[in-house]
Amino acid sequence: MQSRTEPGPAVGRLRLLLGHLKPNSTGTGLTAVSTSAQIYAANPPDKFCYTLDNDVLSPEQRLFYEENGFLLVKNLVSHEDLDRFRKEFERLCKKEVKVPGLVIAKDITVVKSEYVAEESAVNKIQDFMDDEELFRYCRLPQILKLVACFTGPNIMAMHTMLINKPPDSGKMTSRHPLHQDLHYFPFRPANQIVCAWTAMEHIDRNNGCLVVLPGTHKGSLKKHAYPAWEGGVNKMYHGIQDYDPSLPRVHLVMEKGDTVFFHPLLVHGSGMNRTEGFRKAISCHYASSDCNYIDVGGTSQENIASEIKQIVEKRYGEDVTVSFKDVWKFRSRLVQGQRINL
Ligand SMILES: CCCCCCCCCCCCCC(=O)SCCNC(=O)CCNC(=O)[C@H](O)C(C)(C)COP(=O)(O)OP(=O)(O)OC[C@H]1O[C@@H](n2cnc3c(N)ncnc32)[C@H](O)[C@@H]1OP(=O)(O)O
Ligand SMILES: Nc1ncnc2c1ncn2[C@@H]1O[C@H](COP(=O)(O)OP(=O)(O)OP(=O)(O)O)[C@@H](O)[C@H]1O
Ligand SMILES: O=C(O)CCC(=O)C(=O)O
Ligand SMILES: [Fe+2]
Ligand SMILES: [Mg+2]
Repeated sequence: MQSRTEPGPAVGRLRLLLGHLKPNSTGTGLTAVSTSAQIYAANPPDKFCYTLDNDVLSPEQRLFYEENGFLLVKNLVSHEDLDRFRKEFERLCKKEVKVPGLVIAKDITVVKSEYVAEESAVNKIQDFMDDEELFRYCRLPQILKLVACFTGPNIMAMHTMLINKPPDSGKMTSRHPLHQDLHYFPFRPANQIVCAWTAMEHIDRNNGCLVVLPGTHKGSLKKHAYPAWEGGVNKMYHGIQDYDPSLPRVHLVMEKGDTVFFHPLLVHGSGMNRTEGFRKAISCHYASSDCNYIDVGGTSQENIASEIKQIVEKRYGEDVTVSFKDVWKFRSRLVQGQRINL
């Protein structure tokens, strides 16, 4: 009987399962090399609680997500689409197009320094739900087909980002501390939320790949705060304060178009960018529209809720009172099925 909480066996299975998978010829996913019966026999699942019953995911993929809290699918987004997203990103940086609601965030080191040329100042673009070109990413049918395995058929795009991790200034501010995305989200249940994150180029440890702690999606939401980094930390880059440093970390090396789907409780972060280039990835957090908003008052999420409230007040004026929930209502957009609660 396998423990559901011990990271050791989960990582062991990760290697085992990766050994069973190879990109398929159509390039749209993973193909099982050994039979699912063999894998089930070796790893009997207690009960599926992180994935839904359908025949989109192979049994291997399903088991992998259940155990590890993420699933990497090779070559899911075409280079053509990614090149178009990159072009649109450049146009936004050059201010050739302006999109209401869209946030162009800069790296903390850049904010504190002299003038820096437009695109190289940009750390990420957030909230591109009203940019029809970038939002095509959130609607890609091959992504939605997989997202529905976690959320079910009624799907909202809740949070959108194009991350342009800059070459590190030497202060290590290009790192993203280990965190759980659920810390930012006032809606539940967590199992009906999933992030899709697509590499827009080759990403490895040199330019700061995603780092995940397999199996941590089975734990609870941890307390987050700013890490005590000497060189400074980007706004809202909260991290888990007391994570167990002995937990095994997996560095996700990805090629252009590879996409990782991950659970909002999965502990993850990304390393510093040691190259001269800007490491690009595009992502969307999806949730079932059946999810419900929760009141985060009195919980560990209070700190991020009040920080976001302050940012909104600063941007729109102090007389504008919006709740944490309203911020999310306003930024989210339906991509499939019916809008129910969110
Ligand atoms: C409607 C909005 C709602 C947002 C909801 C978000 C939900 C998030 C959910 C995430 C879930 C997923 C999980 C995740 O994604 S985790 C990481 C999430 N973090 C972000 O996505 C950060 C996104 N950035 C922004 O929102 C903006 O760029 C901010 C708010 C940072 C600035 O805004 P704006 O660009 O308009 O800037 P401004 O020129 O008017 O300057 C204003 C002040 O801010 C200072 N400053 C600027 N840059 C930085 C920096 N990098 N570090 C520190 N401080 C910074 C600047 O010095 C100035 O301060 P002062 O000189 O006045 O003292
Ligand atoms: N003190 C810390 N507090 C919170 N998160 C941290 C801390 N130190 C590192 N991290 C984060 O932990 C993750 C894993 O770090 P790790 O050192 O394993 O890899 P890396 O920094 O991505 O790669 P490399 O060490 O090859 O540069 C990264 O997301 C990093 O930002
Ligand atoms: O692209 C990255 O570096 C990870 C970003 C991330 O995890 C986040 O913004 O929540
Ligand atoms: Fe994240
Ligand atoms: Mg490191």
